[in-house]
Amino acid sequence: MARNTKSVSRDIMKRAIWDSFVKMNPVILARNPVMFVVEIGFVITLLLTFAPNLFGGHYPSTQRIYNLIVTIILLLTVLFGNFAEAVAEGRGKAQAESLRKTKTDLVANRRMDNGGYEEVPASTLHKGDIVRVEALEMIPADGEVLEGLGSVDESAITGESAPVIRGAGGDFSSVTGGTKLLSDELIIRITVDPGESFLDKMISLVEGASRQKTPNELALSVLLAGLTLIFLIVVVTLEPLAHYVHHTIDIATLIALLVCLIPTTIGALLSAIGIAGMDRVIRFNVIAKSGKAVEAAGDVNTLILDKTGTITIGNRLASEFLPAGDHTEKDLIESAVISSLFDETPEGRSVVDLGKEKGVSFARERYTDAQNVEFSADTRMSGLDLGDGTVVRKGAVDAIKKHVSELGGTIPKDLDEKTEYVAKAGGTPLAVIKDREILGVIYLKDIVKPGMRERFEELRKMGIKTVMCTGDNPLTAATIAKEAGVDDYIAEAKPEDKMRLIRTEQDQGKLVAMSGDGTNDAPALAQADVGLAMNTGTTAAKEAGNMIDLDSDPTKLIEVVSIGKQLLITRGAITTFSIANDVAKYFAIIPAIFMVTIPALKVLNVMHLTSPHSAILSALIFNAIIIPLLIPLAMRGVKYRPMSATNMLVRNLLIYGMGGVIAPFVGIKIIDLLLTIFGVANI
Ligand SMILES: Nc1ncnc2c1ncn2[C@@H]1O[C@H](COP(=O)(O)OP(=O)(O)OP(=O)(O)O)[C@@H](O)[C@H]1O
Ligand SMILES: [K+]
Ligand SMILES: [Mg+2]
Repeated sequence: MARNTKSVSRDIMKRAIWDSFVKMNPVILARNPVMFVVEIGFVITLLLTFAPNLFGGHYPSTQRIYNLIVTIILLLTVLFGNFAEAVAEGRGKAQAESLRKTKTDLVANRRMDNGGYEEVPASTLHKGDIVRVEALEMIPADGEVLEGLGSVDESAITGESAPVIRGAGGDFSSVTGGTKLLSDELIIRITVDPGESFLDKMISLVEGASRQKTPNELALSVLLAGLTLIFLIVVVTLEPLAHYVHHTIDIATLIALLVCLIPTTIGALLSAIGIAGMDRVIRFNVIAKSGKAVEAAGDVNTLILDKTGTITIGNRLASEFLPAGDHTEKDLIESAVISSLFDETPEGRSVVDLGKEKGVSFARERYTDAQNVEFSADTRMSGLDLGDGTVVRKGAVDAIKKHVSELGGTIPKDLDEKTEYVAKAGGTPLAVIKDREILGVIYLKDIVKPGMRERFEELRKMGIKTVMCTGDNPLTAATIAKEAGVDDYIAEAKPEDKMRLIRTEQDQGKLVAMSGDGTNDAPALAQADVGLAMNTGTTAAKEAGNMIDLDSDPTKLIEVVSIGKQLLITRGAITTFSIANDVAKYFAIIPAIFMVTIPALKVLNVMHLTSPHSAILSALIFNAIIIPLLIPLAMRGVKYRPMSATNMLVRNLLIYGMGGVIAPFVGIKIIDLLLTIFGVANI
């Protein structure tokens, strides 16, 4: 997606203004009860502008002008609210359009039954179709690479200009429709049916078509509707009350009063805040599958992070061979290299490379009769079964020890010492065996990413617990955990342990976030409240998670949590401000309305507003313009500093609650002065 970090463009503005009128449609507006009430009020005052005595009474001719002014302000109030939502939607709509353009002219070379290829529109591709993509062609649809290895420019989707390598097998085999193959040739099996592609999903996501109210938004909407109803009753009962003291309040004033009191500010900005939150996540190159996922991120209590590649740089490279027992370095290196000949993981490749540096290398061709045993997170070992029956393995020390004991072999006395040496330095020790003999240890070096300690410190301030989950041994885990400053860790973890950890936390009522890429992460990604899948990961992982990171940076989980928190805080702050505002308005204008008939109320009229009408109009104008004034805040989000939820609540109550009480008094007074200067105050 073209990353548009610039502020809202002129085109988006123009369209948003147009959309503000389109959204006047009562059928659309009815979804927002607060603003719908304002629209109904607008229609009634419009009628009263033409026929001031429509509902009885004998009003002077100036009443028309007053009614007209109220009508105009009510119209603006609704338009401002619509505009807020339209601006928030604008960026997404523009993105959707450019994505759609990418999609329409994709073509594919589809394999026919006879093995030849035919050119077809990409939109006709189905799950299971095989396509061929050559250098500089676009990848027609989402799929998995069956053959070949090439570099792919994914900037159309991720906005990231650096090309990425995609090839058959492993965790880097998935490709996305709409991206461009830069070199070589790929044979791809399509994994989606028309309309279900990543591009399709992204289009509907960014344009908000699939946006539904989140549970929190629904709850808040109900509260706002309830408040609206209460104030409706308050205002309706005010009329007979006024009658009792021989004071008549005209209908336009009652409507204006109602609109001032109901929570129009948050009612107008609520959906814009939600959309802007989603948008902020997208600008971080993370696709959230739902608004609910973003909200959940804001409520997260526990963050589960992998060690390798998330907390550490993850380029685990072999840096030393440490023989154990009476085995020579040469024996160790030979077996280590043989065990890694067909191991395509970075760890495996680095063992072969270090071996070569030390003068030990073997041609793969010599081992065509050997059986490759791939690394798996379950066995935590990898290696070869040679044609002559020799078995070589390398792997996590505890896994190898267990394996050797089962075979009845012995464990060299100095193995633990070598292992400790590596682990205490934060490295990963891999033990190497040939048949039943442990030959020694490979030292895989890895270091903690810079700045991790500070980030965990921030998370702690937010009250979020971080747990590092690693397949590595306890000592390495402890060293890295201490260095990085995570709260807790589990070592020698298998994929199902991660799942168990998530469940335990959830059983205590905690919300859990994690990131993952492999197929064996899929169940945990699905179980977590926030599952951030890496874009380079397997299809299963991407389906299971409720967010996808297009840059495949697992640490981004930390940012996602911050964005979620900011969304919740922004919504809370504007709600507080809105309701505090409404209460303040009540005390600012009620005395002004009654001061003519009940002179005793004059004492309460601390504001010294010019006239009852001026008081009402000032409050109504203030009520309207506060909406556009708060749009930037709603879009940008309340500035957020890591602190505990309680401190945050106190702080926000002070700023937005107190601010919300004071602002109307100041604002209304200023507007009243202006109205007086322009001679409108006494109509
Ligand atoms: N290519 C490999 N061959 C043999 N053993 C390996 C290989 N890669 C890793 N191991 C061993 O298996 C353990 C688990 O590796 P894995 O990459 O699954 O860790 P993990 O569970 O993802 O945790 P983390 O990534 O935080 O280390 C490693 O700690 C290491 O001891
Ligand atoms: K209001
Ligand atoms: Mg790993």
